[in-house]
Amino acid sequence: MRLHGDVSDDEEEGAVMDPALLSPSSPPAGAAAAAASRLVVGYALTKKKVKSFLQPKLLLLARKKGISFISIDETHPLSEQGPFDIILHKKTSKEWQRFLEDYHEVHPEVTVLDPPNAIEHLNNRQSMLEEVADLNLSSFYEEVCTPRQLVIMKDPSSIPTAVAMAGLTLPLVAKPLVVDGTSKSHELSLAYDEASLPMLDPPLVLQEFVNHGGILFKVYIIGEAIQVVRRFSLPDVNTYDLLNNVGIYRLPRVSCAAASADHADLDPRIAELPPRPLLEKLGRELRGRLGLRLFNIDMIRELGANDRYYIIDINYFPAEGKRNVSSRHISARVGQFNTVQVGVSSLLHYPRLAWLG
Ligand SMILES: O=P(O)(O)O[C@H]1[C@H](O)[C@@H](OP(=O)(O)O)[C@H](OP(=O)(O)O)[C@@H](OP(=O)(O)O)[C@H]1O
Ligand SMILES: Nc1ncnc2c1ncn2[C@@H]1O[C@H](COP(=O)(O)OP(=O)(O)O)[C@@H](O)[C@H]1O
Ligand SMILES: [Mg+2]
Repeated sequence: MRLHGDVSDDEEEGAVMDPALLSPSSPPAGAAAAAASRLVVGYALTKKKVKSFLQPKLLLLARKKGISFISIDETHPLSEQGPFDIILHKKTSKEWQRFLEDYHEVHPEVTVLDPPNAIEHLNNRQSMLEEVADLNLSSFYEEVCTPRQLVIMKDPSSIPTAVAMAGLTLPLVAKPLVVDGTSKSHELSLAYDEASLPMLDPPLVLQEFVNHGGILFKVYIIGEAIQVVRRFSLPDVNTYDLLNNVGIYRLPRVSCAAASADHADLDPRIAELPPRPLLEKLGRELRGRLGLRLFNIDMIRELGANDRYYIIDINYFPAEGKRNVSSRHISARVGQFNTVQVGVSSLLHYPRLAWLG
């Protein structure tokens, strides 16, 4: 299910790009742009991502800083394009991964944001959360963990036994094991009772549902920078719900960009952001462990346990698409608008070496 604000690859709405701001990939024009720039960023992104990320505001700022963005033509050898200082990409195909890795072997001086094998780690909901289990946050009062979960590869009839053996408590959130950018990989459901579990469709992850007051924190890690926003999430499940619901419920796509809760009138105990020092440590640790510089963490705080946080999802290089808000609204909320874009903009202010890390 897609809610208002989600845009698929082939939809044509969105910010209108000033073509003069984008450098084409054809060699003479690309080379001219490169010659005039201090930093050349080649990008390989889906149409949807180009619209949500490479917005005129970012391109203008980049141009002022002497940074040009060049679209990569994936049908031509990379070494015949550029030269690039940075390659920014979010493509999941194996061909692209190989293409990029082969190029990087010959051109190790080019910064690849981020390495394909590190990104791949996030394409599976089991491996995605593995690093969280090993985090060293012992100096903090707060605890950061992941919900208990179980992977089911096949044979749905075995699920009730597997759940009982693992000691998981219902209700369970069922999530497709692989996250590959398709809307299908975001089709989640909630299973209330054991008898319905064989109706699920493996391969999937079954995760214990954690009550969290209906608010989720999206923590954006952009190199050294961290931003956090509030999003509406699933409501809590109480004993009455548990006793009176049976079956598998398909969940809507919650917590997307259109579900911002930053200005909602919330109970302050629910709204309170995770402590900054905790987020900074978390960002540093995960950046190192995952080998990534552009990602976000979906985090919830257990209701009634104010010091226990659960990381439920990690996404590579997200960008909040906020195409449907007015420019007045955007400038009034620049802190919240497109956090990754703002983050990358702030990276553009860093000296070149900070980018290249
Ligand atoms: O899964 P959740 O936690 O909702 O986060 C999503 C995913 O990371 C999406 O990536 P994917 O679709 O690859 O799974 C991403 O889309 P893109 O990176 O393709 O833009 C969304 O960015 P926005 O669509 O910009 O909100 C981001 O909000
Ligand atoms: N274990 C959980 N407990 C409570 N709510 C959850 C849990 N897992 C996911 N959710 C809710 O479902 C939403 C989507 O789950 P998530 O794992 O982030 O998948 P997606 O890849 O589709 O973003 C979250 O934003 C949150 O609202
Ligand atoms: Mg998520």
